Amino acid sequence: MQGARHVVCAVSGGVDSAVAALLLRRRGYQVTGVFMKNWDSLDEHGVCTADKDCEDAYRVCQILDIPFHQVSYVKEYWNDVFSDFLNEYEKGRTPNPDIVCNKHIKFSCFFNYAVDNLGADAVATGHYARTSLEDEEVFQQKHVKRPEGLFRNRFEIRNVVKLLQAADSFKDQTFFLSQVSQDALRRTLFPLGGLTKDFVKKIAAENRLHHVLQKKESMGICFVGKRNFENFILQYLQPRPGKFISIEDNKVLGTHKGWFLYTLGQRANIGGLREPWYVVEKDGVRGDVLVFAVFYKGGECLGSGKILRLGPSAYTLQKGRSRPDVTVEGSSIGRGDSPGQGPTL
Ligand SMILES: Nc1ncnc2c1ncn2[C@@H]1O[C@H](COP(=O)(O)OP(=O)(O)OP(=O)(O)O)[C@@H](O)[C@H]1O
Repeated sequence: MQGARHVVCAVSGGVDSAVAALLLRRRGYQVTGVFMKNWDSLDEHGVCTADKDCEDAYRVCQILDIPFHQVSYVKEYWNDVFSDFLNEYEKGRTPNPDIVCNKHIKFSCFFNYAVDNLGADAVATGHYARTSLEDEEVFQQKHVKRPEGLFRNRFEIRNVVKLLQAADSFKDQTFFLSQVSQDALRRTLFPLGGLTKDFVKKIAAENRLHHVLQKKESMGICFVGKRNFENFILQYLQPRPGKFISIEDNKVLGTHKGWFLYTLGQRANIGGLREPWYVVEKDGVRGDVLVFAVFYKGGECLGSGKILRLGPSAYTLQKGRSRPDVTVEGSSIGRGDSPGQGPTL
């Protein structure tokens, strides 16, 4: 008889991954929990909660009666995610580090550790997302030989795993998973993909997971946490004060601490001004800024890319002037507020 399927679940100390691990156990799988330490709390004046999160993750595993492991990817996170994030910011781009973290840390370092060191048949996370594979199909994938070299083999081309949006559209996290490799995606389970957050909380409450229910939901970029983003980034990059200038009449509307803090299309809060103003150009590095380009076809997330240039702003269009359409380069992503109707800077 075949032994129980071994699923290694990334357990963060939050409610989502706790319930994901619980549901995997209920499906009869052998489950192992792994906590990743990605950010060194000693660097951050005690604000980072990694150690508390690790304790919470350990307690989850105790309650579920599953083995617990802790791994540190602080070095990898610094080199592959944070350094890249700062470099991109210096160039005037505004990448999303959580997308890069999923690609390089969770679905590369953690994935390889789970498969190679812990002998996982599949990995799982508490992300709200789905794939086109049933559990049993995921377990079959372990016999697939990775293609060597640049070219994908016939199996890969014919068996593309689709990344699909979660049933709970408010919680959908496919945006952040848009650069996960096919290799990792085909061996991943997302137990929460079909559930709503409210239902997940209810399951946690019914299963003695109160300690994770009491925690505040993680919002925004993981290493920034609840801190002010501008203050955080200015600890690492030199401020470069400048002016906000209206595109309409070149009037100076206010000042800022660095053009790299703004994303093209983002609403800029200018002290003393009530109307919404949106960033259409940044001086310093011309254009070349990343914002919201993740591609969807219906409920399927196709991937993501850098936006190198924006199309014409509403103001430019009204003036009959035109600029090039959006130019996108495949691979990474940005962050910021979405542009709406209103004056532009
Ligand atoms: N430090 C960590 N260690 C292990 N797994 C993690 C860690 N951080 C995130 N994860 C995994 O990635 C998933 C998504 O994390 P994210 O922080 O984006 O969402 P979340 O909704 O706050 O999840 P959770 O409630 O489980 O913390 C988590 O559910 C978990 O599986």
